[in-house]
Amino acid sequence: MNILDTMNLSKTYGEGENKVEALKNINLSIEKEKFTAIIGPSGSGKSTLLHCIAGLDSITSGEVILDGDDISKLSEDKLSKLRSRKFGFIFQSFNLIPVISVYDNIVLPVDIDNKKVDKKYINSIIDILGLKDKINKFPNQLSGGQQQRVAIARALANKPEIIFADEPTGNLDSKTTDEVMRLLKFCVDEYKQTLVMITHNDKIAKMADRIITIADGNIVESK
Ligand SMILES: Nc1ncnc2c1ncn2[C@@H]1O[C@H](COP(=O)(O)OP(=O)(O)OP(=O)(O)O)[C@@H](O)[C@H]1O
Repeated sequence: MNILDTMNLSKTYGEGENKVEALKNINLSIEKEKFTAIIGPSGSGKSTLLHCIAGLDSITSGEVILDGDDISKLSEDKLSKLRSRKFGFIFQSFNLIPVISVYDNIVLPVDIDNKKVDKKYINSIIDILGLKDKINKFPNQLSGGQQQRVAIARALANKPEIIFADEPTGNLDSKTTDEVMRLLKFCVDEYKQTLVMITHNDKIAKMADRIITIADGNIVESK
């Protein structure tokens, strides 16, 4: 079953001489509760695709269908609510807020959404991610791997339907990469979340249920 589909999705940056056709008529289906990896050369359009399907960037033409609705037509207000309720994001740069504790960083999406923190669920994530003794620390007191685990916990805090990850292990050593990937796979297998991840790492791509290859703004392989 698909959770998200694109129909003839195109994205163009700039105009005239500066025009870049970053995505060209992309037709893509993301399967629910599966791990989809997006791979392809640098500049091929991977981040643009992720940003467009996650409602972080506007599209030039086409449709992005989530649960039967075209999210590309939503107002910024509605889109932002949808993002905070249904999506979790993990980026290469962890994007943690330095002046608040690890715990407050983790529950931030729930606070922003004015929802009550499900303490039992949050504590289970914190446990699984091995962050129990770190929750009162500040992000800069943690190693890179630990900070990425905090970013994963934050991405999971709202029980998102889809986790979008843009090279989440790009800055991590191989041991921490394995650990982070084990946890993300756990989210898919145990929490039944959908994971869409950009990676340059072949080993990581091989862990996915499906691999989409992008080249020059087109899907060139899907297997
Ligand atoms: N904000 C922008 N303004 C203009 N052009 C952009 C912008 N963002 C991306 N591009 C261009 O769109 C194309 C696709 O870029 P994108 O970042 O999506 O590729 P990528 O596959 O994610 O690359 P990388 O693996 O290096 O991160 C590139 O030609 C890039 O220069």
